[in-house]
Amino acid sequence: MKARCTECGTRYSMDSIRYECRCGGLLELVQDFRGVDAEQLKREFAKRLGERHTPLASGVWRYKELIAPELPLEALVTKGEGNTGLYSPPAVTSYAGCRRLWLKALGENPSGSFKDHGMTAAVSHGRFLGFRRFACSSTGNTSSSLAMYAALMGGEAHVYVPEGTVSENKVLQTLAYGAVVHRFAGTYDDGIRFLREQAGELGLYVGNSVNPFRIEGQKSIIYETAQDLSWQLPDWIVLPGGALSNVSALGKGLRDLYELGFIPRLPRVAVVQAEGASPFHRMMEAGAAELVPEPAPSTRASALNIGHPPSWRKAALVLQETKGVTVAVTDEDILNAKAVVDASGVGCEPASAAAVAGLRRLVSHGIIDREETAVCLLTGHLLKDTDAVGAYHLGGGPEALYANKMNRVRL
Ligand SMILES: Cc1ncc(COP(=O)(O)O)c(C=O)c1O
Ligand SMILES: N[C@@H](CCOP(=O)(O)O)C(=O)O
Repeated sequence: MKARCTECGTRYSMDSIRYECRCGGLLELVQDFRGVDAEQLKREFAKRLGERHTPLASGVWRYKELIAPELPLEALVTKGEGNTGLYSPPAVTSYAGCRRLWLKALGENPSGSFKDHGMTAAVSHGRFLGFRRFACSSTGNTSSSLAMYAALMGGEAHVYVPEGTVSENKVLQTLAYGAVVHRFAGTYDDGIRFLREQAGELGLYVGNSVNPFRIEGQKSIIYETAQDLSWQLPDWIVLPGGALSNVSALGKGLRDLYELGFIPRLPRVAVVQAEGASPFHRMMEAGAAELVPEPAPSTRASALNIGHPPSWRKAALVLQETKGVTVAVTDEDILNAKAVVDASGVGCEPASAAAVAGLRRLVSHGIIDREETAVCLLTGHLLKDTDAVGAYHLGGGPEALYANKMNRVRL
């Protein structure tokens, strides 16, 4: 397996794990699709949809040839991730305001978030290299996912979680899977800096999205969405942005699908940030060449509480290639959109609802036309943050659509 620096182009053989180039740029894996018979692969992907209890039945490993062709099947640490629903509830479509909307419910993954798509790839690769100790910095979902896969292979997880700002549900889930949770004063960004400096010395395999194998696994989100839609993607893909791993993976996956001829054109991509943690949106809006980190990010969508997204350069390239846009939404917008998504029966955590809030704003500002179509990536499950649900429905939340609907009755 080979990797290339996304900034200076230096190539590395990936016989051992490496997260960044000597120049400091992030790496991406180089896939060689020469000799791939795309039509034959498409038939194979369709066939695997009907399989059960084999690694290739996973919504990630179904696409193994495009993700990690060299990894032996026995190395895979998988829990049948992916294979999540794609829904079109009319109430959310009319709230967002575009002609047709699909919600990709990534919260249906085994640990409850989209992270499983990338983490199965990272932990499998770590195991293949002989690692037993895994680590991450996390706002809660990466840690739950890493802890789950590390436990599944009989390894250890060491997770670094900011004190006080992460959903307690996620911390408990991570602990329950047997991880050692290191809490610290600071943000996700401080944890990433610590691991960049110390992971090698401590013999830890890092499962964060600075790891190019994480990104390769996460590409399967767009492969699966495209296959769900018979390889006809809508005009827009709208997703929340924090560390910007998901938009980077989305862009790489779209390039693959286009290069292989699976899709005839690239959809446009919209990245939605929470106003209190929106350094990438501010950079794009200003047309600046460099990202200015936000030293004290703050949003109720705690998964997005990131001030220095490691993948911002990869993300900027994806927006350039897809004629994409960014937008920032308030916490109130996010919680209102979440109430609509929850009441539609699909449900999601606050960070995911940012995608729907962002789509609504982009439609109302005429940036997305009402006649256009979109997929919103709903990245995490409703039960990932029950404090947010309680605050909204039982008082203390913003005044809005479905608030305080609970009755107390005497039977
Ligand atoms: C539920 C959820 N949604 C969205 C995001 C943002 O994704 P990314 O960090 O890949 O931009 C995260 C994590 O950052 C998350 O946990
Ligand atoms: N929301 C994420 C933060 C970003 O993590 P990374 O895995 O992309 O490095 C989390 O759940 O920790």
